Amino acid sequence: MKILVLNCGSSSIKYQLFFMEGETWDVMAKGGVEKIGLKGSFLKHEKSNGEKVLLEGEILDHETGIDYILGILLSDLHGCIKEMEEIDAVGHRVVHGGETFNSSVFITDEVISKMEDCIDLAPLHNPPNLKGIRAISSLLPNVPQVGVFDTAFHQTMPKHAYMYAIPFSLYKKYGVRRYGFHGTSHRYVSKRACEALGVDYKKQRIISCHLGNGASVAAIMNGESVDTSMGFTPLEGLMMGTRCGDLDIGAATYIMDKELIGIQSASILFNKHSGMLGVTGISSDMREIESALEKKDPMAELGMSMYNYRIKKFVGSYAAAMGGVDILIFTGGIGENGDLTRREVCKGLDFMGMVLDDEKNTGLRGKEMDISKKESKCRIMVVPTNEELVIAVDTKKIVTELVHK
Ligand SMILES: Nc1ncnc2c1ncn2[C@@H]1O[C@H](COP(=O)(O)OP(=O)(O)O)[C@@H](O)[C@H]1O
Ligand SMILES: CC(=O)OP(=O)(O)O
Ligand SMILES: [Mg+2]
Repeated sequence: MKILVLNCGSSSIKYQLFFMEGETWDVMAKGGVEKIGLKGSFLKHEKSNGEKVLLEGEILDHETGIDYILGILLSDLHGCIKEMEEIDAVGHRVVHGGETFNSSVFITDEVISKMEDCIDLAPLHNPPNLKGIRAISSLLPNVPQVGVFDTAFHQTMPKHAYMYAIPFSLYKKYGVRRYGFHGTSHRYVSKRACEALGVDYKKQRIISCHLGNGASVAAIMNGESVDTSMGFTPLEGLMMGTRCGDLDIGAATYIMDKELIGIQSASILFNKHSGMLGVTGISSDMREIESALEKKDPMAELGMSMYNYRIKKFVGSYAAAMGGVDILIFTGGIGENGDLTRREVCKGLDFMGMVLDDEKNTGLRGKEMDISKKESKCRIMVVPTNEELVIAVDTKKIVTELVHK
């Protein structure tokens, strides 16, 4: 079965084409379209042999972006399929599923309309996800599509963890509550860590730190998410590349008052101009922060220490929530590559039975490994995430069930 996975962001589309047979899978090609609707848009494509192709073009919208992707997958020179009909199904990342979706679903018109109801809850993420679905419906009308939600894994959180201390009527009226995101990643790395360690997933207390451009921590107990740092929107919790994370609402309204800015501008300020970029004024990209740290840039030092401290606070609070922790996981671009962040988060946590092996940690980039010392009561793992694979597996399962119905 050939399954195309699409992760449509506001200005980008990441994709992977999987060949799946039984329990095995191969990546036939992968890549991304970037800067959609902007000057200098391009497609980066990687073949299964690792060869990379760059295609520049006028990619004005998501439908054109997907056209480019299908075009290169079909091309004589760089492609890996002969005709469009070889694609058996398409799986989409959908960021916000509200309370409606607690697992992946086959996409119908009714499902699309429920997804539309969630647009207000994730205005930066859901509209491009829906654009991807509509583009496929028009380019490949007969191909089944599946939606895999970031929020679904966190639907097991207990009420006391997901409710905000605001009038209950606002939850009833608008669904204002914690939803949590990156669930596909937290689900994948937590299961994978248990497989690698040879322990029962249903009997572990796990803290999973997904540290990418967006970042969140999840507490996973006996195989279920019981708390997570992102909230109603992907803005709450950790300090991120450009998002502020936790912030006193009093500070937000004070800034809006003093700077004379409205809701729209405030949303841009806290989502796009804050976080690491806002504090350091250097970049939202951790690699550039690391270069500045080598030159002892004081703002990079401040940003980095704030970033790491926030994560450590969540690790402590989730250990308390679960009555201990058996596995701590680092994933996402920074979790997988940032040895400094991993070291600083674990520093001083030996009182909780967490002892990092500095030698194993230092220099470890993008590879699965247990980086805790033997005497550590808690295993500390680096697990590269693979959201696209989870989406492909769910898509195959749902489409296969449908065929056999
Ligand atoms: N070798 C590295 N060292 C430190 N940080 C890295 C490295 N490679 C990637 N990153 C960081 O990972 C972050 C992006 O993570 P990623 O999971 O790819 O994000 P997303 O999928 O949310 O776009 C960036 O801040 C980037 O600098
Ligand atoms: C939900 C979210 O924050 O996603 P991303 O990390 O892709 O921005
Ligand atoms: Mg990501």
